Amino acid sequence: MSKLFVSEHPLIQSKMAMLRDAETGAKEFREIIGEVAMLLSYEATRDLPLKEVQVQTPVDVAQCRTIDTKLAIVPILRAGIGMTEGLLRLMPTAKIGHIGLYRDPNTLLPVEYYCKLPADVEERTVFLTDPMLATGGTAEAAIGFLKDKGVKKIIFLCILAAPEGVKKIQEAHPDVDIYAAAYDKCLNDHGYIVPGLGDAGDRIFGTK
Ligand SMILES: O=P(O)(O)OC[C@H]1O[C@H](OP(=O)(O)OP(=O)(O)O)[C@H](O)[C@@H]1O
Ligand SMILES: O=c1cc[nH]c(=O)[nH]1
Ligand SMILES: [Mg+2]
Repeated sequence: MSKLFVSEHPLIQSKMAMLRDAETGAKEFREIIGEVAMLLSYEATRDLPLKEVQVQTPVDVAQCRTIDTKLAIVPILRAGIGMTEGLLRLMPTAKIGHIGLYRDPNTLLPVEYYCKLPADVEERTVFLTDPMLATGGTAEAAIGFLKDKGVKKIIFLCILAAPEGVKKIQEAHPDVDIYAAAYDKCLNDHGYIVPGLGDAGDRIFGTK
């Protein structure tokens, strides 16, 4: 079964308090989403494969290790874009793909509208980002697209995870680990995470 990692880090906890606050405006919200994503990507990259390399220092030859896989960051549009910059800070050579999915507000089912991925995506370890894992329908579909393109290693990063979404991913994609900044208690009747932080996309882009 896939792993669910929920951060206990004090920096992330403090930033989550600001993100959840309904008074936090779009500029600050966007900045904090990026910071939390960067901190979470530090945890999510912990198990990346390494290879031995020799480096000539000014003094001697040092035996070092570097990451032994090509990387890609794939945000789920729109809200996942808010996390991209944070991941890029730590993985500046990663290629970036985009998957466009929105959740129909009535059926709560994902609707696809865009997909553009690096040509060699199947050779890459893919960090799939979306701030909200609610029912899990969106993430489940996005992971399915990536697997259809031949991607073998996918790591899902979100800011908030709900039990329903985690269960769906663990059942549908047991090979995909989930990294979350917080794990909330449930969904409300509109499929919003409770206590949550509201509509992540609208808060990042200031559309409401
Ligand atoms: O787990 P689920 O129940 O599928 O819900 C989560 C999805 O809903 C939100 O996107 P939204 O549809 O609001 O699109 P947006 O990113 O364009 O705001 C969120 O960013 C996820 O993509
Ligand atoms: O709480 C939620 C659930 C889905 N999408 C959001 O943006 N927020
Ligand atoms: Mg939204």
